[in-house]
Amino acid sequence: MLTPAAVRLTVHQSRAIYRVYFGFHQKSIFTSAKMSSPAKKSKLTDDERSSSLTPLKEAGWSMVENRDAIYKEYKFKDFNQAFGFMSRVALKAEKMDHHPEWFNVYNKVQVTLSTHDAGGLTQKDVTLATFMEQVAK
Ligand SMILES: C[C@H](O)[C@H](O)[C@H]1CNC2=NC(N)=NC(=O)C2=N1
Repeated sequence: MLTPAAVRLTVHQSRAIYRVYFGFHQKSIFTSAKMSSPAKKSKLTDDERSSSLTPLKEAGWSMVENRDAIYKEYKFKDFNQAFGFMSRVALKAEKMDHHPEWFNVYNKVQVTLSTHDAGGLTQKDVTLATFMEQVAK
């Protein structure tokens, strides 16, 4: 039989375990944004540009004039589809701590991607653009 002290200890322990578990759970939901490796902050090399940007260009992305950035205009059936796309991308952008420059009117979303901290295109832009392509499918 548990003594009152043992009961108190058990309750205390289970609360502590709950707190630890819940804390862990929260972290795993809101994937840490500020854990990017330094490599992701460096601009894409010429080799990376030919391998990573080529498929994106085939999917409708283009280089922005006079700026190291990529651009695409997405067109959806209606505002609901466009805003659904933006919502899903916004969650990803928060997780990545990497945010698009974008403009929406009704069913149209114009997107520009560049890494401000690096002053140009990095792997993060490729990752976000590739995610957008999957979401817009
Ligand atoms: C402080 C914060 O981590 C930075 O400002 C992040 C936020 N989102 C960002 N988004 C983009 N596109 N480029 C960045 O350099 C960038 N930096």
